[in-house]
Amino acid sequence: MSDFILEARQLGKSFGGFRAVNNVNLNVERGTIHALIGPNGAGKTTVFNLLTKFLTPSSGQILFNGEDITDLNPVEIANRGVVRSFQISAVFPHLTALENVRLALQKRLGVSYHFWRSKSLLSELDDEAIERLDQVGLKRFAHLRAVELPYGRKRALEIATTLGLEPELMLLDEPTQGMGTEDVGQVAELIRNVSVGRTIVMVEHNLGVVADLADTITVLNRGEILAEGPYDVVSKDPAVMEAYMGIKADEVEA
Ligand SMILES: Nc1ncnc2c1ncn2[C@@H]1O[C@H](COP(=O)(O)OP(=O)(O)OP(=O)(O)O)[C@@H](O)[C@H]1O
Repeated sequence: MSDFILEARQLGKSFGGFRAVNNVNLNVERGTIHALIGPNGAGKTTVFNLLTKFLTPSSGQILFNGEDITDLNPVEIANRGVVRSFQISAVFPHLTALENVRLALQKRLGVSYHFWRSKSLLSELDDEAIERLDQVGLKRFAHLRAVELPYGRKRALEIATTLGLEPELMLLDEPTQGMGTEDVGQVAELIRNVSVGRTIVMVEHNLGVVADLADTITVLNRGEILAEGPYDVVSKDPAVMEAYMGIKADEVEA
């Protein structure tokens, strides 16, 4: 039996008369890193927003662990273990790294408005927060304010706050966007580390990162799936080359 943690069936989204996503069928295998790629305007962000329930599908169905989550909202799916990083986990610039992660943990435990109540609960949360920071290589920055962290480290902090929610499935929207080479390497390594024991779906433009990290790649073009498989397979697919570089299939063969 296959073990798909996330499935999209005949997913579609129209904006007015424009069909931005059409009949997308996705099967995300548990424990893998699954990347969504495609040229500009291919529909990646729209599919991502559908999967994370930031947009309502015009048609189709989304299943998480075999259960229909099509009608749930982002908070409801987060409670089930589907967490979108970067948007849902706002980082507060003037709080320290530790305070940011502690706040995320308080949200998970539903104690955000009672945090002054118990000193022992606070120190328990601190221990867990430090552990999360350690997981993303930020332990030594624990007492630095978020605003003082370099860009790549801020992303790491965002991931640490997401980890506080204990996601089974983590969705990352262009995790290396706008980064220099050094930060890209750091964040890629971080994603690999946090992928242990969970599933990751990410939209990513940097094909080097995708080649390095993704077990499966779905290539979208004009709102539809063009190709799917491991990097070695999709990168040699003539239709993918044509969509990315404008090279025609017969030219590729030639
Ligand atoms: N809210 C909207 N209203 C109208 N059209 C939209 C809307 N959102 C997206 N689109 C259109 O849907 C298509 C797919 O857009 P989408 O942002 O999903 O592509 P993408 O693959 O993420 O592109 P990029 O790599 O440039 O971010 C585009 O033609 C876009 O103009």
